[in-house]
Amino acid sequence: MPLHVINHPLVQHKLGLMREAGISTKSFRELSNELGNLLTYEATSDFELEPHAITSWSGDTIEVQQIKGKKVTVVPILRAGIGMLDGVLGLVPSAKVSVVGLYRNEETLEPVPYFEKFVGDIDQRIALVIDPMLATGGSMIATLNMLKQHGCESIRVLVLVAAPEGVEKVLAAHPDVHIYTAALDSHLNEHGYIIPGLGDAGDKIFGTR
Ligand SMILES: O=P(O)(O)OC[C@H]1O[C@H](OP(=O)(O)OP(=O)(O)O)[C@H](O)[C@@H]1O
Ligand SMILES: O=c1cc[nH]c(=O)[nH]1
Ligand SMILES: [Mg+2]
Repeated sequence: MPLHVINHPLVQHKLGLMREAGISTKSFRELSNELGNLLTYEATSDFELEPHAITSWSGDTIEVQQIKGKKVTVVPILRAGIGMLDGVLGLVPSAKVSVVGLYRNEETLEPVPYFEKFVGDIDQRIALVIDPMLATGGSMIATLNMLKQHGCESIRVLVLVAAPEGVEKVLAAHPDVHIYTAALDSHLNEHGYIIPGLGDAGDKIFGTR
């Protein structure tokens, strides 16, 4: 099943803190990055290893394990995805960053694209798409379509909170993509917000609420 709900106690504890009404911008931002880091740990747990010979501290030649195969590009969806970026890069510091700018029209809930800048060799890389919220799934599907149009074939999605409606739509459109989330919440309200959710994650990360 390409949906992975990460029930690790640290993940659940941190997400619980984020749900508190009146959380400060500073705390929300810190926790977004910490969860981005922990979700990256989970989403990379099947990366392949290969042996490398090195000279150890004692002068012996020893075999160590190093990650094999494709390199990573992290793909934050503006704006809110930026709030997870430092945490994700903390575990994959050599990754290149590809940026997608989308906002959700508040009336129609349709994604409106306004920016894209992909790394040149994106067809050779594993993409880790990051956004705190997967609500109707429109923004994520639009991003996955853009990535595939640029030849990217190996894609994983990291979100803090997902709605069942959005997960179903994303997996119907892109069944090859694995979604890693800290929570699969109850439902969307009449304005397309996730319940219980986090509220407007972009506003909370940037302090614009
Ligand atoms: O699944 P969907 O229904 O498409 O909604 C989710 C999108 O909405 C939010 O972004 P928003 O449009 O608020 O932009 P922002 O990050 O600039 O605040 C969120 O960060 C996702 O990108
Ligand atoms: O609940 C939601 C839905 C979309 N965007 C958000 O920031 N929060
Ligand atoms: Mg927003």
